[in-house]
Amino acid sequence: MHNITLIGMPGSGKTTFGKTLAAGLSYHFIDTDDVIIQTYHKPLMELIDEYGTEGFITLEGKVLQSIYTNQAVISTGGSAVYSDDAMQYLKSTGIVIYLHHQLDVLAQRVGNLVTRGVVCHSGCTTLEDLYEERCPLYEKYADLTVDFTGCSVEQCSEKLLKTVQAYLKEHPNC
Ligand SMILES: Nc1ncnc2c1ncn2[C@@H]1O[C@H](COP(=O)(O)OP(=O)(O)O)[C@@H](O)[C@H]1O
Ligand SMILES: O=C(O)C1=C[C@@H](OP(=O)(O)O)[C@@H](O)[C@H](O)C1
Ligand SMILES: [Mg+2]
Repeated sequence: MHNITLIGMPGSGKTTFGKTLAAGLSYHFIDTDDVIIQTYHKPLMELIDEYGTEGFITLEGKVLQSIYTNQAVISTGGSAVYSDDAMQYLKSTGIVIYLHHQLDVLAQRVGNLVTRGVVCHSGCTTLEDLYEERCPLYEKYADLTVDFTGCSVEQCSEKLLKTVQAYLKEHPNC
């Protein structure tokens, strides 16, 4: 399989730039948050309330491992990296790209963690602590990191597409 999975903090642009990347490469596009919603017929916030943090992480991990596709850009939710099995599965289907942002930029975009429906494995309540907990996980699973520091929406989109095209040229089997 030749998929491209995007990981990163909430608000890093996985959904937005996943779509433009898929269009640029003529790949399919899948947003795993949408797959969860369609599977459970409920909004994410409702699922987080109902199942709790650990329950949601388990549920998300199962949904991620049920995705069977080829030549697709797969935009995950920010919490996907809490499921090692799911990340190993996604890595086995192609490459994993971490969309990296500075904390201060994300802070302007994310707002309140609870009302946005962000789950923290260790129970942290601030974006700073979440960033500290998550960054090592995103780095651990990434085959490639794209740094969006200082980029506008258009520049992010272009940088991601160019980086992936160069990577695929160098690694034609991916
Ligand atoms: N570089 C950027 N500059 C300005 N706004 C951005 C940038 N990247 C993303 N955004 C905006 O941030 C919001 C969150 O992006 P989204 O794709 O939903 O992120 P994710 O799926 O990673 O949570 C969107 O409204 C998007 O337009
Ligand atoms: O980081 C998180 O804990 C989450 C991020 C969300 O997706 P985005 O990263 O696309 O915002 C969504 O999966 C859910 O609300 C949990
Ligand atoms: Mg998203």
